Amino acid sequence: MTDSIVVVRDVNVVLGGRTVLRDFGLTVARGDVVAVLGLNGVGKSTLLRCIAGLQPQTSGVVGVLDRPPSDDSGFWRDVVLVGDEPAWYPGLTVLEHLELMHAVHGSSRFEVEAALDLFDLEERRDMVPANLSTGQRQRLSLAMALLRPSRLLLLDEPERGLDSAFRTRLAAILTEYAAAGGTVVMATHDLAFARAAVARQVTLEAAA
Ligand SMILES: Nc1ncnc2c1ncn2[C@@H]1O[C@H](COP(=O)(O)OP(=O)(O)OP(=O)(O)O)[C@@H](O)[C@H]1O
Repeated sequence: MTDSIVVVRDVNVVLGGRTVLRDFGLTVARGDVVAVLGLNGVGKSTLLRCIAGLQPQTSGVVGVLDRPPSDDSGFWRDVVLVGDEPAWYPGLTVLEHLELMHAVHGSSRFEVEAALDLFDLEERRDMVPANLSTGQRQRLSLAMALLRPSRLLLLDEPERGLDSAFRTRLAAILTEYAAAGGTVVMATHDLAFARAAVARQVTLEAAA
């Protein structure tokens, strides 16, 4: 058992004949917030998908919580990924989405009403996701993710669609999550947001 939550060692990923990640390494300790920065197409989402076990590496080692990433329910109880494909239930309201998370995943850091408040969704509680704005939908995705008990949050551009005030609030939420023993690895294009989240910065360079 180590204190490392994520270990990526000598990882290469080749997609469509092109090397996206080359000999890449990263170690993330419990309580870290790591911001992965870099130009479009440099491989940030690919790295997150490798850590989540959704993108097999061509070579090298990925370890998460002392085991290889896997698709079993135990892995996904500890790890939450917020990417660009949120799974909505079209007939459920904002409140019902949060209640569902709470009912399925049990004890979480905060209650549903607190999540509505924290993510500024009280006035939208009876609306369905289709009627929310882009930023409101992103806040709902993040609220659902944070409502789940987890040890590792993988966030792909969590700032997407959020106004600057809410980016600042999200940075504080992530800092608190880490202070409580959680670990965050996120891809982002917003350096100010990364700094506000007190994130360690890792800049990906083009592999080719
Ligand atoms: N299935 C695939 N086949 C070939 N190339 C792929 C495939 N999937 C991704 N790529 C390429 O891999 C590279 C890395 O993509 P990735 O989405 O990881 O970049 P990113 O750093 O997250 O970019 P952005 O900042 O635009 O979100 C891109 O150049 C992309 O075109």
